[in-house]
Amino acid sequence: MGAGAGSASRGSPQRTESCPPSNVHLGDGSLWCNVVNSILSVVCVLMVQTLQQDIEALRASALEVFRACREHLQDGLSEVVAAVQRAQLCHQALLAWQSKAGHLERSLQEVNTRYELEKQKRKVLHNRLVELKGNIRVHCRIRPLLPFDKELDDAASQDSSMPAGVVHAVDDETVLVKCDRPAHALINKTYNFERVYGPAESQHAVFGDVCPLLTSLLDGYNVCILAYGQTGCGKSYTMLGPHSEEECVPARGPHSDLGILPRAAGELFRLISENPSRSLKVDVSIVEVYNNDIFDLLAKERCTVVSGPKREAPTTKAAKREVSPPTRRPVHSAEDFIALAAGSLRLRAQLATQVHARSSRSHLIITATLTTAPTCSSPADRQSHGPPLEGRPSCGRASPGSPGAQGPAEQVHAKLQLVDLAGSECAGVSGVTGLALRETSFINRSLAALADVLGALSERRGHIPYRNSQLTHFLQDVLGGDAKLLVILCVSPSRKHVAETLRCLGLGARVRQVQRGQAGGGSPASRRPRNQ
Ligand SMILES: Nc1ncnc2c1ncn2[C@@H]1O[C@H](COP(=O)(O)OP(=O)(O)OP(=O)(O)O)[C@@H](O)[C@H]1O
Repeated sequence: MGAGAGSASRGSPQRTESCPPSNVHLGDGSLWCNVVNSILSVVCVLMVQTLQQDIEALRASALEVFRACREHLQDGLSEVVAAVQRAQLCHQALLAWQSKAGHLERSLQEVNTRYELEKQKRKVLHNRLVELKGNIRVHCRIRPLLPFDKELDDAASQDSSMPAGVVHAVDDETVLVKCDRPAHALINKTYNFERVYGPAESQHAVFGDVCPLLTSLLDGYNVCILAYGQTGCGKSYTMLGPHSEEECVPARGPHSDLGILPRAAGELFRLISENPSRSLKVDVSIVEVYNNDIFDLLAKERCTVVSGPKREAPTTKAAKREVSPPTRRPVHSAEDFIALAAGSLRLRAQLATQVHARSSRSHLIITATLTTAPTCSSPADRQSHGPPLEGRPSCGRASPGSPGAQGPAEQVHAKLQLVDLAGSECAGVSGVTGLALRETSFINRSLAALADVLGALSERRGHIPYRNSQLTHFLQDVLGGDAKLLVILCVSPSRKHVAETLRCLGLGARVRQVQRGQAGGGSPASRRPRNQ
């Protein structure tokens, strides 16, 4: 047994391990082994069968999954194909739109270019026209007869056959003063101006002739519009509009009686918005010249007249650079501009006189300074504007005093000055005494200085007496050079004021005559007759 068992165990160790214990016989042992082997075989067969079934089931489910995936894939693919087709259609539509848009853009550019060229041509023509007519223009406005004129006009009230109104607009260029005063010689004089507005003519008509000057302003010319005349003759009405009963501030908002200031503010911002690429900025300063001193109305805090920071006008060109300029506030819309002006007008010096219950005792100067980025104007611009001359800002001139002028960034493009002068008055007629009489004397003297400057300018004299008054000194930039000046002579039609009216018209005629002599003047045939 030992050797056989040993060899058997060496030849087949598994069988040795699976053999029964030593008390079992060999014949029984092989039987046992066979039984076990059979059982194992059966188990193995069963397991293999189960495994095969599992494999079959797995294969079936794998096939199922594969089929499902293939279906999903096919669905997805067909969706992708549909989406790609849609995208292609969109792309084609986009291309079509793009080409249409490109076409439209090109047409728009062509229209814009043509428009710009036309505008340039119009500007050149306009500037030539203005230059031909001279840089100083004189218009005359006759205000209507008002109830207080009748109260004042003793002669007319005593003799109802004498007309109270003695100043008439014969046509749109001629004023007639016809007056038969008791104990005086008959007055029958005519004066010609570039434009004469009769008593019935609206603020709109007046602004219609002012409007082209704003185009010049945008072209880089300094512009000054100045209302000149006797007290109570409609200067503030023309420049600012009618003021409310309670306040000296002119009426605001949509109003047919709006004066030049609110209309010019609206037109200025409209013109700026037409060409936003120029990025023009507007700063406003407001001063009054009272008793030959300049007061900064934007720096004042209270509604007092003679207090507040006093600004000395410079006396030499060198000194001019050192003197701090008046406060300049940036404005971003016409409404801002008008609100700023209305706020400072409350501070303006006024007094009730026998001629006018709200007589302005100071000259009001509202300045809008247009500044621009530092780039020089294009050659085309320079050609259309002509070379920089005195009075016209040249490229590279920095704007002093501007809130944003710290860097070299800003340059003055042009200045617009709207001037509502205090009225000349005869102390005997206005009945003023004391302090008011002193004011009257300052007003009359500064107006005489202004008349001298205008006379010298229109005669193109070598010396212009700017320094004879703070008023003319302050306005030096806009009086002279190639600055455009419009003087609106405001006159009362009343008999009582005829002497002052004649003086005022005489000054205008003097300026106008010299201008006409030098610029050729207008032809009488072009005048429109006025129905009176
Ligand atoms: N064209 C006009 N139509 C109707 N009213 C007018 C006209 N012009 C002036 N007025 C009225 O005449 C009065 C005097 O006008 P305004 O205040 O403008 O005079 P002024 O010349 O500014 O006087 P001052 O120099 O004394 O300030 C005001 O009541 C004003 O409303």
